[in-house]
Amino acid sequence: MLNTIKKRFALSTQGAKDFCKGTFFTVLLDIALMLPAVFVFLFLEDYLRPVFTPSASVTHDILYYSLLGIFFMIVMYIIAVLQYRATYTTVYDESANRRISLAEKLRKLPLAFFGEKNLSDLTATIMDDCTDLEHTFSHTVPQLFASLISLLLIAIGMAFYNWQLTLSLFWVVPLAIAIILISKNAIFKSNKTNYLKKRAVTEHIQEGLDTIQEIKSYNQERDYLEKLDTRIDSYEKILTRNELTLGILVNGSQSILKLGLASVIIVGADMLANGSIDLFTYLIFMVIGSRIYNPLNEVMNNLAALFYLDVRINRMNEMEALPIQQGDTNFKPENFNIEFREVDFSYEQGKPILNKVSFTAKQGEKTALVGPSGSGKSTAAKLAARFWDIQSGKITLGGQDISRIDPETLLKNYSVVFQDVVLFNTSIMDNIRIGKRDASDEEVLRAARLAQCDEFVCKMPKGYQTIIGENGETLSGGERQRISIARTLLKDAPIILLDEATASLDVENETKIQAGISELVRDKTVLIIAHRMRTVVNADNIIVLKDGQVVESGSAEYLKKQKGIFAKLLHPINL
Ligand SMILES: Nc1ncnc2c1ncn2[C@@H]1O[C@H](COP(=O)(O)OP(=O)(O)OP(=O)(O)O)[C@@H](O)[C@H]1O
Repeated sequence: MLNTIKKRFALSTQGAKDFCKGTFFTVLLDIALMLPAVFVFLFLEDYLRPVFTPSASVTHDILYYSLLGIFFMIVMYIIAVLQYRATYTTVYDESANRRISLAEKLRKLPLAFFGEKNLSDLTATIMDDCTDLEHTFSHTVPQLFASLISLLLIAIGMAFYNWQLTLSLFWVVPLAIAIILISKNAIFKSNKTNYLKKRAVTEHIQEGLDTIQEIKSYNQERDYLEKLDTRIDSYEKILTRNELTLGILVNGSQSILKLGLASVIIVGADMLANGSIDLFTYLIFMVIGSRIYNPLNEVMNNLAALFYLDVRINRMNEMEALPIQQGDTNFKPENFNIEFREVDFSYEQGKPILNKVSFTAKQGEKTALVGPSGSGKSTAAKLAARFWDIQSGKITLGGQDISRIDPETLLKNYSVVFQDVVLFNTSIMDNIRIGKRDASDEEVLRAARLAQCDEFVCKMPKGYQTIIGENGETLSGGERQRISIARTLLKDAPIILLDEATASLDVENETKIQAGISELVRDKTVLIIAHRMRTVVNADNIIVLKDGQVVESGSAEYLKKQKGIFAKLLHPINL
């Protein structure tokens, strides 16, 4: 039972237990909410029956009923508090855990996943879907179960009192539920379309915000807004159709429920006429009949959320089922040589990017990857850090296959600087400290000095405490790159990947930084990618890639003599 609930609603074991507990208390609360009706029934039974039946007499005085009323109120209050705790608090806990688990999942996914998915889509799953599930689980689902269970219990209780009238009151319930269930598939499909259309609108808005600079500089505003209009129109159409379908169904079911009261009136009148019930019983059933469907009507009003549940749960399950990168966390290599052996790799099936690539980047040496644009240099560097998994061949670090090493453990050994620097909206000091969380201020400042940050930071009013805006928007490309290099120097990992790390720097600063880097890279494995040949000519080993294949390799002197691609790239214009 617990497992079924777990699977059906994508809950954790604790979540499934809490859900059962919450539903139990909601049932209890639904029953407790009947206490006022029970009170009225008992009171009228005692005080009105003597009016209809002269032989009967009043058994309890007003004080008794006042105390009973207070007792019922206390019971209702206690159950309401317990229900609130069992449902809302635990649902919010489950929701927080679900978000953490999804975020954890994302952290372990290979980078390839993020290339294929839209980021706003992922954020929406973690935030919006979780919020909606939270609401559905705290309100609609327990209420639905509670309404059905409490209705059943009340029906059984009433059947003992008078089964014919009970039957005429409740025959409509299965019919109303059947109508909803029969149309469930159609509603599910249209909900899914609705959901996808909504996502399309969100994604388009997000894309517009991300690329606002390009849209403005290429006068694309009109085109962008027209596309947005089309998407919103299409979403609106589906939304209206959805609401209409749901409205018709819900109102149809609610109207059928009203037939229950009508049949009690008719059947009751007939029974009253032939003397099988008294007027009091007839009146009581009419009072109950006018109130009994309220909880069920409430659930039907929230039916949209209930039908959305499957769409959202399916998306969560899809995300949870994605294969993650795993591996051994106990990784202690003998050395830090990186070796590519016959590596094949493609981002998309049928479009090979690397083809039987083999080379070794030795510890204590600087290995440069050069070649024309698009030849696969950055891809090879990222594969060396297991940002993606390769399709065939082998990449080893210190002789161990990196596909068997836990990505997080592996990355502890790497310092990476990419051309696209990512900075956080915090101080320069904190941005550099990301390289080593527990670094002292002295260590951070030393790394910053080696990366030539002092020069521009000293001109800022708050120096290293200056907040640099979202992704360092207040800094130039070169300044951003220097912060990123300082971060890498601070991390001081045994392997350093530099992908166009100094491309945004002027020659003077690049020379100074190279001196700083040289000091730190002794005994390390350095893999460097640069278009400027002056950055790579001092490398111990140069690997020339073309169309995803290694076409030349060796020292700069050796390759110059070969007069091949490297010699051409080395043309004075590049120096
Ligand atoms: N995430 C990705 N998804 C799909 N294709 C990609 C991805 N990243 C790169 N590519 C493609 O892989 C090929 C190699 O790209 P890569 O960035 O490795 O080349 P590169 O030699 O570093 O180029 P450059 O010198 O211009 O930086 C290119 O054709 C590129 O379009």
